[in-house]
Amino acid sequence: MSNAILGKNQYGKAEVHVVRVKRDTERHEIADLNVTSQLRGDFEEVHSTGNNAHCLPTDTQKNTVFAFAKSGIESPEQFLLGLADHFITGWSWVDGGRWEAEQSKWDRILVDGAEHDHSFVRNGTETRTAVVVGDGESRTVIGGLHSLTVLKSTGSEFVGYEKDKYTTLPEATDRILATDVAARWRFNTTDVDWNATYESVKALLLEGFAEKHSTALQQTLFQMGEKVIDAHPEIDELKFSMPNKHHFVVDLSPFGLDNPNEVFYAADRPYGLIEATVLRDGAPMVEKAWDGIAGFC
Ligand SMILES: O=c1[nH]c(=O)c2[nH]c(=O)[nH]c2[nH]1
Repeated sequence: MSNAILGKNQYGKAEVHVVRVKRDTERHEIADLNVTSQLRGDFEEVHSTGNNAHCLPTDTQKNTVFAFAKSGIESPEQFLLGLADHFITGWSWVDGGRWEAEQSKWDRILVDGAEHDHSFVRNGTETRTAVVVGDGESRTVIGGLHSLTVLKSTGSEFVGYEKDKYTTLPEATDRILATDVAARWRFNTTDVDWNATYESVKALLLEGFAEKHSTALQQTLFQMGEKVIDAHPEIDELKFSMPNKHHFVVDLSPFGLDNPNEVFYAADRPYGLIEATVLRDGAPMVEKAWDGIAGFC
């Protein structure tokens, strides 16, 4: 007689990379999504007795992603909400799940200054992300992005910090501040213009980074989140994970040269890692929506 019982579980197909070309006119549109589908519900017997009657194959979940793409992909959030509705309402033993997507952005190639109809280029490294967590009662949507690489060449300092016998870091009144922004934001509604909101949040994050003098990456992170909370009542919470990509001033004095913040050594590791959540004061928390999202505190 075993003492083992089944705990929390979910299953599905990870990283279904679907590219949908909208070609109703000469001017094509591209949606490039990497989708992960995971079902939650009564899968007790699949694990414990080998009865697969309740197991909708991961292969079927993959096929469903492709079949749903035929109807178009207007936004990752909308696409995932459609999958959530399909799986949660389709089988009595499926009572919830988690659907996630990463969207790669394709920009039009310019030919003689004009946007090409069907040739695209990947500019930059930014990736848009979306997660839908659902159950019988509700859906929670988390938008986001990662690998949004930003740098300011001045307007940043780091002084007045705690010093002990191991502290060697000199205070900096003028330094480079650089990071790869990873952020996720939780909506309190599904009544959202997903694409317009994404562009607005991204613009606010960039403005928040650029605008104010930084006394620490922690302060800059908070200001970025604050701008989004104040401008978007439909967003209650943002989580950030941002590496402090250190740029060290190179000592050129052995060569008889001065270096007033002109030549830097861009170190790749170690790096500071600054993570924080910015919340709307008084808004209810939805901790379970964050289950399974790694890399954020
Ligand atoms: O913006 C910063 N925050 C820190 O916590 C920190 N620590 C450090 O060594 N450099 C920096 N910079």
